[in-house]
Amino acid sequence: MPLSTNPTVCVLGCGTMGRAILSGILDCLKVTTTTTSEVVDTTFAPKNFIACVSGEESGQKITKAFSDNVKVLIGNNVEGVNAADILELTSFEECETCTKPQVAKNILTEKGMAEALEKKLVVSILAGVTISQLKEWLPSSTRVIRAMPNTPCMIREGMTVLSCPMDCSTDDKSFCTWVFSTLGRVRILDEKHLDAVTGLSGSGPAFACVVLEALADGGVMMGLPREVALELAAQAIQGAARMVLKTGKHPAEIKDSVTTPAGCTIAGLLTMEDGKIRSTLARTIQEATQVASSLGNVQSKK
Ligand SMILES: NC(=O)C1=CN([C@@H]2O[C@H](COP(=O)(O)OP(=O)(O)OC[C@H]3O[C@@H](n4cnc5c(N)ncnc54)[C@H](OP(=O)(O)O)[C@@H]3O)[C@@H](O)[C@H]2O)C=CC1
Ligand SMILES: O=C(O)[C@@H]1CCC=N1
Repeated sequence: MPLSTNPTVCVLGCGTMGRAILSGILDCLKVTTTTTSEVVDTTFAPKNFIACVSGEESGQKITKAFSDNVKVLIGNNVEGVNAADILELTSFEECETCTKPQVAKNILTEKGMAEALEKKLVVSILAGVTISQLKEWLPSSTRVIRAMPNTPCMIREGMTVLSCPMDCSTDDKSFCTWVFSTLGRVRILDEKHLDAVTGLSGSGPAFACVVLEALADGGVMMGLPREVALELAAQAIQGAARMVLKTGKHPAEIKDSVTTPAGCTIAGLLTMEDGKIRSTLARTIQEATQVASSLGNVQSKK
């Protein structure tokens, strides 16, 4: 079934990541209508947004962030799905009796949901939950695309990897590529890579912030005011990352260009190596990937 132009999107479980995605899309649409400096193709731009949550507090957060631009539904997922063309599946909060995917499964299999989901596109950002698991919980006419975005989508600096099964249409693919390109960079990869993607770019902003905080701590230790140290550390990391992305240079080449013989950088680098920073960071991704791969296990907690 072709995707409707300017569809209605329902974010099913609109917490941190749901709000990040909505912020990015709404910001992009605002930029498009108010400036001419950014040319954005709006063919696939959603027209209406619905956010579903389970509690009042979350509902208030969304209303505060988006006022009239997003319709908030509390404890009424079926109504949200009924009104939508596309579902952004983000609901995943841990509850007392269930593991996280169990919550998603419960939502997708609740009374009235199967009818509401007929012939719609579900975009799942659930870490560790596979396309085949989702298909088991959804009506056969519902299409599924898996996406792994990250929180910088909020400021349109995100990294999203999409995994599109064979049966998804060109329109579905184009829609998802459009949405996530407005929020940053997008790549399409085979689903077998999605756990590693989750451990690297999904969780990456948290790991990067630990490195950033530690660098700033070093500056504070040497007498810089905290605010200045944070700015310096963040801009140094951003600058280095942008050099890699813009020039395509290997990070080692950029590192070497900073490292004056007998200078201070090589002294710092050797200290980093003494602390096994490379294997620590690489093992961090290994561990996060392994945990991501187990997040889809649906089982009730005893
Ligand atoms: N945070 C991140 O950086 C990333 C997260 N993800 C994935 O995104 C998903 C969400 O993560 P995150 O946003 O951090 O989680 P949050 O806990 O911030 O958000 C979960 C949301 O789901 C809602 N929810 C819970 N139960 C229900 C229900 N029965 N019906 C409707 N809504 C419900 C919650 O509402 P309420 O509070 O009212 O219960 C909350 O708004 C996870 O699957 C995670 O793997 C993927 C990439 C990055
Ligand atoms: O921590 C998590 O499980 C999720 C997935 C990637 C980022 N946050």
